[in-house]
Amino acid sequence: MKFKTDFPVVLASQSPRRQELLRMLGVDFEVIPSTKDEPDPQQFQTALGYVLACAAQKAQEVAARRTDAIVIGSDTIVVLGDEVLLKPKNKEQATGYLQKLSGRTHQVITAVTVVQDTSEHTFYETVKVTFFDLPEAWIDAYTDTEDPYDKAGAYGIQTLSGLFVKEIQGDYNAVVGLPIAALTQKLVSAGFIYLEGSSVRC
Ligand SMILES: Cc1cn([C@H]2C[C@H](O)[C@@H](COP(=O)(O)OP(=O)(O)OP(=O)(O)O)O2)c(=O)[nH]c1=O
Repeated sequence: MKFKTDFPVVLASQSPRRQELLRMLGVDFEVIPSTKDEPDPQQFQTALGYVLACAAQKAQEVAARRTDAIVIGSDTIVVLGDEVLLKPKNKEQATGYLQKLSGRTHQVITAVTVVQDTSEHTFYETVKVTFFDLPEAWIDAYTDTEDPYDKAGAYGIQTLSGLFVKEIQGDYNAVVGLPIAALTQKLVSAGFIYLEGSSVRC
């Protein structure tokens, strides 16, 4: 099972996880990460407003350079109560994040924007993730690895910190960074991709 497209496809992301998930479609794509700094979350009234703006900014910035292509941008944040947890800057911040997440339920929101010429589609997925109580020694050992520092909330559900996760409600791939099933639905509905070898476009 493989999809086809009549357009060049560009993934506006440096994330190896997003690249791997997009490869599931079997469509060739280029990777052109956005170079613009992400906005300051404090400028936004809601976490959702922030993550939607980040995804749109990444896709729009790259689409301005590639008007011929379907450009996909995405952004993932961890939300605990009123607080937005982005990628931790250092061990102290990563430790603080994981101490807060320990034994509690948080939300992961991933927003995706698809731009093609003048058309733009944005959607998001929210996932509830519950952590086990984390012993301090686990947090200390994990934050000594490189793993938390390129991930929102200082953990990766797909890596060794998946051991922290007691329960998840929602799309696992949205936590990893790209809700590929929902994205496929949107790309098919927009007529951007279709199943290879099928007599009907679907
Ligand atoms: C919560 C969680 C996040 N993440 C990752 C997904 C994203 O790559 C990252 C959040 O940072 P983002 O700013 O969304 O993305 P990025 O900087 O990695 O890549 P780009 O902006 O170029 O697209 O956290 C995981 O890999 N696993 C997880 O369990």
